[in-house]
Amino acid sequence: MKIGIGYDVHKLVENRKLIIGGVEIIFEKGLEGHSDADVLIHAIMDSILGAMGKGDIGCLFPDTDDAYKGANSRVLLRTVTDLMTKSGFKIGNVDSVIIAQKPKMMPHIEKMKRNIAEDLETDISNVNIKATTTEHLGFEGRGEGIAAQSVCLLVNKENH
Ligand SMILES: Nc1ccn([C@@H]2O[C@H](COP(=O)(O)O)[C@@H](O)[C@H]2O)c(=O)n1
Ligand SMILES: C[C@@]1(CO)OP(=O)(O)OP(=O)(O)OC[C@H]1O
Repeated sequence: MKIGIGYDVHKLVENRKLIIGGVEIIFEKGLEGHSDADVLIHAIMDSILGAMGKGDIGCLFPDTDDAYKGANSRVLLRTVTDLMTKSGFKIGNVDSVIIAQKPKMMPHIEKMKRNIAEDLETDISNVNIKATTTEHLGFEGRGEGIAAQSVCLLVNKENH
């Protein structure tokens, strides 16, 4: 078994789509980034790479590489899943939290879980996503950005 953590932050700006967990959320601002800036999927990928001892998404998908400009983070997640599978692991479980003052994530959480479970090739019961405000404190509370954290447990594929 291996455990990993991931953390990511993206800035909220005008004229960008807000995509979190592969769901487009209608909101006045979106997250800035080289890819689609899906902060939740980025944190989850980092937790999986961390568990495998394989660095982070900046190493795997450099933001200096035009191949990833505007990239759909779900496609990147599937690449991380392939790497995990080839390394002999499968998901035990993933737990994560989105830290955002606005907008409300709860209406979108089930769809996010479905997307992520599908990309991780695991049952939806192995994926948990939570959301919290920071009671208006800090950059998330001021609406300047959104953060996400993830922990994951990887288990050896032959174990049931
Ligand atoms: N962006 C968010 C933040 C929170 N939620 C949900 O609201 C509940 C209360 O949040 P607090 O920060 O006041 O504890 C929380 O448990 C989430 O279910 C949300 O949907 N979107
Ligand atoms: C995903 C990558 C690559 O497009 O770009 P961003 O969308 O800027 O995201 P970040 O969280 O900074 O992580 C790594 C990057 O290399």
